[in-house]
Amino acid sequence: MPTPTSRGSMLLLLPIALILALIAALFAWVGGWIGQRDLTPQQMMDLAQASGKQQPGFRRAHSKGICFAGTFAPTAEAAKLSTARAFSQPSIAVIGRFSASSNNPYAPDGASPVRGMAVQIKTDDGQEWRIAMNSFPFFAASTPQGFQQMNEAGVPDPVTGKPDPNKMKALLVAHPEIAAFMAWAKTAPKSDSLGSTRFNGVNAFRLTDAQGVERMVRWSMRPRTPLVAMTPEQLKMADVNFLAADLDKRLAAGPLVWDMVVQIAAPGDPITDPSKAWPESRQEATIATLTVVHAEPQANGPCRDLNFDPLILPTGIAASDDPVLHARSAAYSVSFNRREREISEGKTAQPNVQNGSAR
Ligand code: HEM
Repeated sequence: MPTPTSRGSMLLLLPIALILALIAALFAWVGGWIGQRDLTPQQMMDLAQASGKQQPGFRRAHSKGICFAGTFAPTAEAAKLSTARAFSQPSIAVIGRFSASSNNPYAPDGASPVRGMAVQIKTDDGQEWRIAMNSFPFFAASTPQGFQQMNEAGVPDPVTGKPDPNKMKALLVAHPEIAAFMAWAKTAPKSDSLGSTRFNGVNAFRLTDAQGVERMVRWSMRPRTPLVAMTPEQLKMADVNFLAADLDKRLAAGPLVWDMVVQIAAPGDPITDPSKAWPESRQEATIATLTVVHAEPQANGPCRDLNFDPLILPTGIAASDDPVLHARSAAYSVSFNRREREISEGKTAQPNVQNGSAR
């Protein structure tokens, strides 16, 4: 049994033990062993750069791209859903960008099932709306942290040269939604043209109409050109830049058109989780047509020095609380600043040397 004197010394030691425990916890936290720290956009972009494929002066994701020009024309349905000027101005000249999702600007077009479309819509009242959509029907992860962990798990192990299977297993336990995305990526049909590709917004936005009624929506660009899927053999044989060549050929024959459709959320639909598609039975409205008439290399094109930040929105369209949407905006800004600095310092292969591939 402790004597009164030993009890006294134990009491004296207690604050010291507490301080030591606090210091140990601080080290564990700094080392990332305990607690969930905020993920910064800089950390996300550092990881993208560490992949070994990144080239100075190019976007940290969707590095390979083609600028385009065309018009955005709203339907009568659009003005019923939102007061945004883009939904009432009869026709708006727009610029945009098609891209491949990799951060390798020289990636072969057949390599990834994920393609992007971005559009900048500037209306006659001086407002602006920037949109960036992808060909996947839902996002890989429900949170930015999950997306970062997925990218970390994909980094090749220096010893084997391949991603560590144990890391991948742990990732799928922590983020089961990623398995659904992987299954989609394996089986998704790869169309033979950007013109026949459907692009989906996946993040939710709030539209406000003239009466102040709010609706949560997700938008997509649905091509009028029918999809023709390529076989794995055709993809293997295809030229590195077959999509750019196909686009030039199609545009020489006439414009390419997409219908912009919004899906309207029903109560209970996951508004803040882009990894969960809404049921196809949800009410939809066709709100605009996008007509693409011209394409040009990004190297000197007007889309190169643009940041298609999905949070640049006009009155009448607002962001949802989806954390992925907000993380995107922050990450695009860091990517934009880094690439513009590299271009200004002359560190980039753009705009003079393109090796014929980084359109
Ligand atoms: C946390 C999740 C995401 C991160 C960290 C991320 C990161 C990035 C970055 C760094 C860029 C390059 C920005 C620039 O330098 O201008 C980019 C481009 C792009 N992203 Fe994301 N992204 C995310 C999610 C998404 C989602 C959900 C979509 C589609 C629905 C998407 C579609 C695009 C498209 C289309 C581009 C190319 C835009 C352009 O042509 O400039 N991204 N992304």
